[in-house]
Amino acid sequence: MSEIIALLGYMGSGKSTLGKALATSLKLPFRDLDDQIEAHAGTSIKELFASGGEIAFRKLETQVLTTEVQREQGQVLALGGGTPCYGQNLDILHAAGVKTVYLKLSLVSLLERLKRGRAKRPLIAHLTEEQLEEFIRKHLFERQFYYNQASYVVDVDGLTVEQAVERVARACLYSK
Ligand SMILES: Nc1ncnc2c1ncn2[C@@H]1O[C@H](COP(=O)(O)OP(=O)(O)OP(=O)(O)O)[C@@H](O)[C@H]1O
Ligand SMILES: O=C(O)C1=C[C@@H](O)[C@@H](O)[C@H](O)C1
Ligand SMILES: [Mg+2]
Repeated sequence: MSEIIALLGYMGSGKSTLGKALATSLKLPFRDLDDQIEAHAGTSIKELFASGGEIAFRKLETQVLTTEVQREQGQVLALGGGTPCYGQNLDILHAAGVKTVYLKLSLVSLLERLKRGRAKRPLIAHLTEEQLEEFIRKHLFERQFYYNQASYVVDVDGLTVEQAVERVARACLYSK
């Protein structure tokens, strides 16, 4: 099977933004698991959470992920923020030979980005700014256990998109 690079990390860590830029630089197609889920369901993630709750969303996420990792063509795949943290998703990725990259950002940087982008993210949409900090601190701590199991951990804090893409490309192309 050809190579798939999957970007993982907390909400707002730049998976979609850097994923697109990385794909362009490597001349690979780019796909976003969240977009694939929405296309598959024919509705938005916000609606999926509202109608079936998080459990139904996670089932669908695993189903779409399983299809994505079986693609013959190489690609850069941006995962959802929670993808590696549920069920057997990490095993599914690594068993298929996918190179996973954790885009690591500090709490302060994530908070700064997520303050401005809450509405389309159902897990944090209802939180006030104060609650948001408390929520992210705890949630990130819990999720790091999974994120740190990525094939590569790349610190992208304070980097421009171009710098971050270069660092990610170097990590997955030139190391084992
Ligand atoms: N290197 C960067 N420097 C500055 N801003 C960035 C950088 N990368 C991404 N951003 C900005 O951060 C925000 C979040 O990025 P993005 O949507 O790509 O994150 P994500 O990890 O895909 O989030 P989600 O898990 O919610 O899908 C966007 O507004 C984007 O423009
Ligand atoms: O962090 C999460 O659990 C999520 C992040 C988004 O990418 C979406 O997959 C969804 O909003 C859930
Ligand atoms: Mg995204």
